[in-house]
Amino acid sequence: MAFFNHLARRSFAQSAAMANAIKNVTVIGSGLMGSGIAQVAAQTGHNVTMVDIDPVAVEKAQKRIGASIARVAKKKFGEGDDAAKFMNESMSHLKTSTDAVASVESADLVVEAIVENLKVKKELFSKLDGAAPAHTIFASNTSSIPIAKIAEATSRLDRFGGLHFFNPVPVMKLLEVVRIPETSDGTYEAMKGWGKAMGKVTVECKDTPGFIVNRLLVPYMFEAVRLVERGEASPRDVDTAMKLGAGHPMGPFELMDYVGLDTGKFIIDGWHADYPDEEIFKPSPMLEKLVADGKLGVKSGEGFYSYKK
Ligand SMILES: CCCCCCCC(=O)CC(=O)SCCNC(=O)CCNC(=O)[C@H](O)C(C)(C)COP(=O)(O)OP(=O)(O)OC[C@H]1O[C@@H](n2cnc3c(N)ncnc32)[C@H](O)[C@@H]1OP(=O)(O)O
Ligand SMILES: NC(=O)C1=CN([C@@H]2O[C@H](COP(=O)(O)OP(=O)(O)OC[C@H]3O[C@@H](n4cnc5c(N)ncnc54)[C@H](O)[C@@H]3O)[C@@H](O)[C@H]2O)C=CC1
Repeated sequence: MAFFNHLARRSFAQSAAMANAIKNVTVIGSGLMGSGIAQVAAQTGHNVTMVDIDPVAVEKAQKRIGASIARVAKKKFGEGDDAAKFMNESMSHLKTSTDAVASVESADLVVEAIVENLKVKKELFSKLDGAAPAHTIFASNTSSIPIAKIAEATSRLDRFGGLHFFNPVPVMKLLEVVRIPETSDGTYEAMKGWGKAMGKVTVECKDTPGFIVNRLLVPYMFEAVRLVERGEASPRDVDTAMKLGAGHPMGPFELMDYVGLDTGKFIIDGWHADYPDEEIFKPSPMLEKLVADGKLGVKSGEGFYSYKK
């Protein structure tokens, strides 16, 4: 038994040491998730550069982070000096940029949280592979795309993995840590250790569609839409039913609006293309129409529900 305790201690020490080596974090994508990941990394003392292709998105992200850090500070310290110190300290760790290549020059870890599109993700990682130091770990926050398919755009498969956070990142405790066959043990330990340094509870999962949560959640959400498409209930009643009947904090329609209907569409389109005979991966005409009409949920002011003030 002592031998196994020794191994466990060694592995924990190894992951802690590897995670300690992760100080400089570059987050590419400053949308719903990238801004949340950058915020938590800054709050936990990492030097963070948050990058976006769109300068307006960077500005919006800074506002979102400011508001969110204020909620976290209030929750941790109430009002007063300690809250202000926490906010200032966190923000002092955060830089922004629109130059992805320059932003990875001294990165220990790059976390990608850009649009859920394999081609765009591969183009980005291929570009960064030549610019980042040899030791830099690359990770994707993808909801649904196989990590192996993204990683093949680079020459650092042993330093590549998945770090799947949950929305809103400052609140949701879970982090799914995914390895591909080539991910080295050191990289995997470093990613898990960093997740813990970020205050998250990590779970391990194979590189399968949707990892754990989304493999269960996305089919559930699309079944909810199909139930409404069949005229069996309204979105509001489905949400009420799942909150009061299953104890969910949000019903499926509220949650789809919260996470973004465009992301939902990207996910189901990808899975339908890969698994055309899988009934539960079939796209939804109702969701297609909403996205085509630019109704993406909270982030566009309207989705299944309207959020216009
Ligand atoms: C079609 C398929 C699409 C699939 C897309 C893929 C998605 C993925 O890949 C993976 C995912 O993320 S799946 C989504 C996972 N997230 C959830 O399920 C969220 C469910 N909702 C909740 O937990 C609460 O409604 C929630 C926490 C959001 C809000 O809580 P409440 O309803 O109680 O409202 P509040 O009172 O405002 O908040 C409760 C406490 O949390 C703090 N808080 C909330 N939002 C925050 C934020 N953004 N930043 C910082 N703090 C925040 C808030 O401070 C409050 O704390 P107290 O002040 O102590 O009450
Ligand atoms: N929305 C959610 O609840 C969750 C989403 N995810 C995943 O996280 C990723 C991002 O999702 P969201 O934050 O919701 O999307 P979003 O649409 O809010 O943000 C995406 C950001 O990426 C930027 N971007 C696009 N192409 C870029 C490029 N080539 N270089 C730099 N920036 C670029 C866009 O300007 C935008 O600001 C996706 O892969 C998604 O599947 C993971 C967990 C939860």
